[in-house]
Amino acid sequence: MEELFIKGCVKKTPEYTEAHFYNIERRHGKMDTIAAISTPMGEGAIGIVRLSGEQAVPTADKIYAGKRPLMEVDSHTINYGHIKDPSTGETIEEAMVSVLRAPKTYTKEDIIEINCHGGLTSVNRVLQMALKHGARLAEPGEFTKRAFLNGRIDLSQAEAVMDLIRAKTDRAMNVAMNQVEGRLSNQIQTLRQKLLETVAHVEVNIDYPEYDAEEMTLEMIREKGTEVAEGVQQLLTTAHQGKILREGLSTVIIGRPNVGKSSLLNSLVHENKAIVTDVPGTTRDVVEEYVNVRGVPLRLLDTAGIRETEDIVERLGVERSRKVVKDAELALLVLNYNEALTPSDEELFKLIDGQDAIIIVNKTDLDKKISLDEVRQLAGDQPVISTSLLQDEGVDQLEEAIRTLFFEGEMEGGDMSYVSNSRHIALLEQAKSYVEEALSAAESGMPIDMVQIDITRAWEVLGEVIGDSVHESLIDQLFSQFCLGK
Ligand SMILES: Nc1nc2c(c(=O)[nH]1)N(C=O)[C@@H](CNc1ccc(C(=O)N[C@@H](CCC(=O)O)C(=O)O)cc1)CN2
Ligand SMILES: Nc1nc2c(ncn2[C@@H]2O[C@H](COP(=O)(O)OP(=O)(O)OP(=O)(O)O)[C@@H](O)[C@H]2O)c(=O)[nH]1
Ligand SMILES: [Mg+2]
Repeated sequence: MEELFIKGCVKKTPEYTEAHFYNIERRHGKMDTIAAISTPMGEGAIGIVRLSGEQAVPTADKIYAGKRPLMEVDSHTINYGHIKDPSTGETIEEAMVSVLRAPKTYTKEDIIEINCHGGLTSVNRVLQMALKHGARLAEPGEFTKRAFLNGRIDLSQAEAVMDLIRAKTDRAMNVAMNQVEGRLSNQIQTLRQKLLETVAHVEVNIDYPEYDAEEMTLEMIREKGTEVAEGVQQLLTTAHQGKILREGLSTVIIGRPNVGKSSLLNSLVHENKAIVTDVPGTTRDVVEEYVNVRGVPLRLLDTAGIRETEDIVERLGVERSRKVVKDAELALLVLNYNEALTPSDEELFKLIDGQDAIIIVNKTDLDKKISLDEVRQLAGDQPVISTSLLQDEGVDQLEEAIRTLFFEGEMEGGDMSYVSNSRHIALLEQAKSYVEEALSAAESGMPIDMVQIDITRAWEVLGEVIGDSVHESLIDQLFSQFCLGK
């Protein structure tokens, strides 16, 4: 595999970004023309086959017949015509064809979008025709990869394009949209610029040791370093929520057998996903569902009821549940209103101690046998909600409790500049510790060039967020997770 390790030169001015993209482009040589179906695989009103690359227009012209050849039409126009098989002259589709000429396009290359009748056979036939006449089938995410390699967007923006497609709530979508538009990129650039200024200052100090700027340099490192550390920290504080918005809050439903755990999952999903019976121990395996509760995306796990048991199969389920509870970010503990608390219930309270949890007292339609005082005492700060899932009561209050827990103290529709991606979070953590090391090294009177190493590392690590210095294999891996045709 071709080695592509784009390294930044710290002495360069902010124009370095352009230089790097240019570098990547050169290494890749001229890019060929790619084609893919860019709409979902299935029946629809319209299906789009997209081409990108130098030969996009001539390739399309080979299979297109309209009033004028596409070579002659204005850029950013859509043109009615027919797609034909040039070897037989047979018409295979009626289409509208968009011609979008570089550089003002998604990929910064010439783009052709063939809008076909949205049937699987139709779009496939058009794609095959394009492949037969000069285009290569695109890899997943290759259009967006080109947008990145050609310098229209940086890596964090490209990653956000993917988040945009996958967003399961409005809020997650807003976060992704902000990132596509470069909000995170700008913040990262600002932080890097500060580090660059510091490095430049240190350089001067090293190059002219007789010019005693030692004290000034230290002062600058303290000032800029602190600013950067704070900036990175600010981004990281949004990371927890951002990550949840992007990946979902892992939520586990626990409780003794037969209390109504699977019923709860079904209520929140508004569908019968999990099997509900009056036989204790119905749920044997962990059931996973994705649900949007008032803007909070939950990855909901239903578990086997937890109790001491002789049944080997059931015990395996119980063991797994215990582990799942440890890994979860939110626990929903279900109790039975119609039964007194048991030692197993108390065990469960211990299991969720110190964790985000909501206690649900279910089956309020039956006679009260539980002591709510006892429940509240065991629950401590954790909210307690009463429900009758059978009669669909209390679900609203539960949903509200989940929403409050998640969005507490946060302004609705406020600053959407969340960091949501694990890769970005890890890099920001690294950058933070490098800056902190630089700061403490500067304080403890380490030689200035040692301090400079840490600052340079922080600068590089931040650069990886936006793809300014990343290994090609990482780029390949990131884009391969995209949809075909994106
Ligand atoms: N038909 C169609 N619809 C689509 C897309 C597409 O590729 N084709 N998109 C694909 O995801 C999204 C739109 N995203 C796009 C982002 C940038 C540019 C673009 O041409 N940017 C140029 C010029 C901008 C301008 O004219 O101001 C640029 O940034 O230089 C196009 C689409 C959603 N809808
Ligand atoms: N009366 C009454 N019955 C309920 C209520 N919620 C659930 N049930 C019933 O309780 C029984 C057990 O419900 P499930 O949801 O299967 O309970 P579970 O906790 O998942 O049980 P296991 O998977 O066996 O651990 C079923 O017969 C439900 O119909 C309720 O609010 N009131
Ligand atoms: Mg169950």
